[in-house]
Amino acid sequence: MHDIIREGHPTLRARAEKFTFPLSDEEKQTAQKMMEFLENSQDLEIAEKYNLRAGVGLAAPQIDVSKRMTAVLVPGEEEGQEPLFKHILINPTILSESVQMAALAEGEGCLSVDREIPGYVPRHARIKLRWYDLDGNEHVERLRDYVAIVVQHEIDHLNGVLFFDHINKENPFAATEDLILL
Ligand SMILES: CNC(=O)c1cccc(C)c1Nc1nc(N2CCN(c3ccccc3Cl)CC2)nc(N2CSC[C@H]2C(=O)NC)n1
Ligand code: NI
Repeated sequence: MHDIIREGHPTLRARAEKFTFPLSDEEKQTAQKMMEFLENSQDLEIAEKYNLRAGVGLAAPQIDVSKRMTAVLVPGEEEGQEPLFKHILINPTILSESVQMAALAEGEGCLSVDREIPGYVPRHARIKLRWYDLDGNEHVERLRDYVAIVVQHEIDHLNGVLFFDHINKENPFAATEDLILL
């Protein structure tokens, strides 16, 4: 697994290239390694052993692969439950988005940003997402709340956008009364 690149590396600010199908075996392998990384990062023993920071999303540009692919693994609420969302998203596109905005009440973290940047990151509370899986099958799903926030954070990475770009410079915790805090 390639190392995760950090803030300051130009690839994090580049627009990633679309994939063409069929994907090469190497491209499929990279995708599977990204998902494996998320699984390991969420396993407290493995994460501690390999000093991994936990994440629920990882985009290919974060391992210096400037291609439009992200792995998302949002675990279920309770231990042993099925994940809320576990997909490798190839060429993801947001088809529509709610006017209603939402933000994580505790702010956002990113595996490529080694510092805490406080503040609300306003995102669309609901999105209609289209993506392709490793075999080129098209998927369309409506997402909301935490899963929608994570997917928007990861798609930002494909466009060279980092979470703190969205934080209000004057007042990081500025919130319109209709901003849903999650
Ligand atoms: C500055 N305050 C904060 O970071 C912050 C602070 C408090 C709460 C939240 C909720 C915050 N915010 C935040 N917490 C997360 N995790 C919570 C812990 N979890 C996790 C940890 C251990 C095992 C398994 C798991 Cl699952 C991993 C994921 N993840 C993201 N993001 C932003 S969208 C992409 C996603 C990401 O994967 N980042 C690396 N934000
Ligand atoms: Ni990130």
